[in-house]
Amino acid sequence: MASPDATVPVVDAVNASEKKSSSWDKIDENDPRLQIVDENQEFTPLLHDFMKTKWGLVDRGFDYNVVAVFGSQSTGKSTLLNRLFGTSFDVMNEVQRQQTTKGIWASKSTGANLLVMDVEGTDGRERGENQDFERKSALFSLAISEVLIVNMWETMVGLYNGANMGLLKTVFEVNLQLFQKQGSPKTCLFFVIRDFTGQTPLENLSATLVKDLERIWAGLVKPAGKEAALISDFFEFAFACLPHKVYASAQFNEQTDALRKRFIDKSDPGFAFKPNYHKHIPADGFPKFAESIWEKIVTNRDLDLPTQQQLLAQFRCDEISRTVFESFSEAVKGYGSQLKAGRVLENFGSEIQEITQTALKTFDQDASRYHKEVYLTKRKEFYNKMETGLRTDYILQLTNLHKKALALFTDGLAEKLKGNEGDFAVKLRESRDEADGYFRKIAESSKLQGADWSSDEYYAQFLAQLDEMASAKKKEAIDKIILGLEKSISTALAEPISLHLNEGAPDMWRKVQNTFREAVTSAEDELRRRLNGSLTLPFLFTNPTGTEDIFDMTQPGFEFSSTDIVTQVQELKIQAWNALQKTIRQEVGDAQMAERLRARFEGVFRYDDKGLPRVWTPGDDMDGQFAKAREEADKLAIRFTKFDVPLTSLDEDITHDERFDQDSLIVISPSKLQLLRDKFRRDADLLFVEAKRSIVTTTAKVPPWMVVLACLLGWNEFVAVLSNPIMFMGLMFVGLATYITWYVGMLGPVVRGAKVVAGEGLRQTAGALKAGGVDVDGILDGTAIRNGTIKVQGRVGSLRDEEGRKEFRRYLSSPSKLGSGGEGEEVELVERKGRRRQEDDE
Ligand SMILES: Nc1nc2c(ncn2[C@@H]2O[C@H](COP(=O)(O)OP(=O)(O)OP(=O)(O)O)[C@@H](O)[C@H]2O)c(=O)[nH]1
Repeated sequence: MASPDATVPVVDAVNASEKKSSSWDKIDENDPRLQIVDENQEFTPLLHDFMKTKWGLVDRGFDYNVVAVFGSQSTGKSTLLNRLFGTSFDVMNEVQRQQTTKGIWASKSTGANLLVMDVEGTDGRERGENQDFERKSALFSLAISEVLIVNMWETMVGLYNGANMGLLKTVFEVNLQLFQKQGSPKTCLFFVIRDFTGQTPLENLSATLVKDLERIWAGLVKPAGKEAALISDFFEFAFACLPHKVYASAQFNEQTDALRKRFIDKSDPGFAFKPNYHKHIPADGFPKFAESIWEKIVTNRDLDLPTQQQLLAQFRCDEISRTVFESFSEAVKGYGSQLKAGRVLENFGSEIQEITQTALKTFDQDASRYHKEVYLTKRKEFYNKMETGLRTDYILQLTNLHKKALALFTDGLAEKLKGNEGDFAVKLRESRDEADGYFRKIAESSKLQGADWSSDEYYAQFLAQLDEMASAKKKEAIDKIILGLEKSISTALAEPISLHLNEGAPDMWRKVQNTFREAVTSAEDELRRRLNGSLTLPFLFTNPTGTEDIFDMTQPGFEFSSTDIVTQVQELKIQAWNALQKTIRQEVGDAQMAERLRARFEGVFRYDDKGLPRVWTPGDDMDGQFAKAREEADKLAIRFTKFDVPLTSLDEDITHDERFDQDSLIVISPSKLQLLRDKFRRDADLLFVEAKRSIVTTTAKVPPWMVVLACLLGWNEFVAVLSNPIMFMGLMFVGLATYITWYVGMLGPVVRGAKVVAGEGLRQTAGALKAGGVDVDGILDGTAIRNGTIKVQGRVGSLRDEEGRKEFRRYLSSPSKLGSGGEGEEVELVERKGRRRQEDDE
C-alpha cells in the first residue's frame, strides 16, 4: 500500500493489505482513507472530520472536485486510482483473487483538491445475484461526482452484461428520476479502457460505447416531463485507453502519467473537470450533501429490482399465466353470451368456482417451482385477472337477476290473487319475500369464493324497485276495490235519488242526504272489511312514565294502519260524493226539470186534491188555482238550486278534504234557474189558455134559452114520465145510477167518456148538422169549435180547414213546435163567431 503522501504512488498490488473494517471506531489515525459507506450500507459520521483534518478540503469553498470509479470487480480500479491520484486504496491479492474493495472508500488525491472515491466492484461473486449494493453505490457515485471513471477491459466493450450496461440502465433510470432536473450540472462518464491492444482504434471503441449507451437510454422509463430528454442533456463522455499493466508496463506507466495530468493539471487541454460538472456544493457542505444523497438512495424502492432468479420466475410465471388464462377464457366464454342474452345462470357461482380452481391448480403445478415470492405474487395477479373477467359476468348476472326477480314477484302475485283477492297483504308479502329470497340466493351463490364481490348496491336497487312495485300493486288493488264500491254507491244512489227529486218534497235534500249516507256507510264498512279483514283501531298504550303511545294494530287484508285506512275511507267518501254529484246532475237536465215543473204545476192546476182531473166550470177560481200551481212549481224550482242541508260530522270527511268544492253544493245555477223558470212560465201560460178554452167550449154548448124552451116544450113529456110507473122507475134508476157514479168519484171519467163518444158522434154528423143550418166550423179533440180561428205569430188560420186544425193540434201537443218553433211565440185563440163565414163570403 503506497503512502498517501507519495506524489505518484505506485500501488502495485500491495499484497493483501489488510481489509478495512467498516467500524468507524477502529479508524487508524494514520490511514488517509475513509470508508464512507460500509458493507451494511451505513454512511460514515466522520466524513466532515476527514475532509477537515486529514484532507484539508473543508475550507476550499467550490475549489475542489470529486471523482469516483465504476466497474466490475477486480478489473484494476483501485490500482488505477492509486496510480492516478496517489491514493492507497486496497488492491487485490493476486494469489487469492477475491474481492478487495467493500463498500465505498474515499481519499484525497495528491497534488490536487480532489476527493477520490473507490467503489466496490460490480458483478462480484461474493454478492452473487444480489445487485442491491452495486446499484446503490453506482447511483451514489453518479450523483455526487463530477467525473465517473468507468473502468473496463477492452474485451468488455460491446458486451451488455460485461460492460455493465444493464446496471447502468437501472442507475440512469433512477438517477433521472431522483436527481436530475432541468439545468442540473452534467456528469462526465470517463471511460478508461484497460488492456488496450490497439487492434481496434479507440474511436471505434468509443463509438460502440456511445451507441450502447444511447440504446439503453432510449429504453429507459423516463419520468413525466423528461420523456424527450437525451443522454447528452445530462452526461458528457470522455475516453482513454491504457495498455496491459503487466505485459506493457512501461507504456502503462507512461500513459497513466499522461492520464493523470488530465485529472490534476488544470492547464491540460483535456482537463477532465469542466466547470459545468461541478455540483456547486461548498466543500464544507459536501459531507452532509453526500450523506443526504445516500439516505435518499437507500430509502428508494425503485432500486429494489429483482435478481436473476426473480427475473426468471417472473418471465416463466407470466408465460404460464398466459397459457392457463387462455384455457380459462375458453371455459368461461359461454357465460358472457348467455348473460348478454338476459339469462340468469343459476349455477354460475359453482361453475366458475370450479373453473377458477382448476386454472389455479394448473398454474400452481408449473409455476410453484420458481422463486416463491414471485410465484405467489404472480399467482395473485393471475387470480385477479380471472376474477376481473368474471366480475363483469357477475354484474350482468345481477342485472338479469334484478329483472327476473321482479317478474317473479309480479307473476307470483298474479297467480296468488287468481279468483280470490282476500288477504291481499299476505299474498303480497309472500310474493315479495319469494322474489327477495330468490335475488339474495342467486346473488350470493353466484359469487366467486375469495373475491370481494358485493351485490349490496344492486340488492338495494332491486329492493327499492320491488317495494315500489309492491306499493303500486297494493294501490292498484285498492283502487279496484274503491272503483267497485264507487259503482255500487252509484247504483245504490240512482233510483232513490231520482225518486226523491221527482217527488220534490220540501225535505227532498234531507232524503237525498240520508240515501247518500246509507250508501256511503255501507261502502265504508265494506272497504274496511276488505282492507283489514276486520275493523282495526289504534291501540292506546299507557307506558310506565305516564305518557301514551298509539300503536296501530294491523291484521290481514291490506295490512293497513288505522291512519292508512282513514285515508282510504276519505278517498272513498270523496269518490262517493262525486258519484252523488254525477247522479244529481243527470237528474236535473233541462228536459227533466221542465217535466218536473210541469208535473208539479199540473198536479195542482189540473188535478184536484183527490188527484182527479179537474173539469173547469165557469164558477171555478181558475186564476187562483193557476197562481197557486205556478207558485208551487216555482218553489220546486228554487228547491233544486242548492243541495240545501247542513253537512254534519259524517260529511266532514268530505267537506274537509282539500278537493271538496263548495260550488258542488250548487245544483242549478241562478242563470240557469232563470231560464228554466221563464220557459216554464210560458208552458204554464199555455196550459192556462187551454184550460180557459175548455170553459169556453163548455159554456158555448147549451144556451140558457134552450133550457127554458126545453122545459116549456117538454112539460107534457115530464108529466107523462112521472105518471107512468115504468118510466118513473126508469127515471129513478137513472138518477140512482148517476148518484152512485158521483159518489164513487167516477162521474168525471164517465162524463169524459161520454164526451169522447159524443164528440166522435158530433164529428160524424158534422156534415149533416151543417146541412141542417147549424154552423160548426170544426171538431177538434172531441170538441166542436164553431167559427174558431187561430192566430199564431200573426198568421190567422181557420179551424175549418185541415191545415189550421193540424197547426192547432201541434200547438197543443208541443207549443214549441208550432210555426217557426222559436220561443216566445204568441198564440191567440180568438172566438169570432160569424166572422169566418164573412171572410169566406169575401
Ligand atoms: N491485466 C491487468 N491486470 C491489472 C491491471 N491493473 C491491475 N491489475 C491487476 O488486477 C488485480 C485486481 O486489481 P485491483 O486494483 O484490486 O482491482 P479492483 O477493481 O480495485 O478490485 P476490487 O476493488 O476488488 O473490485 C490485481 O491483481 C492487479 O495487479 C491491468 O491494467 N491489467
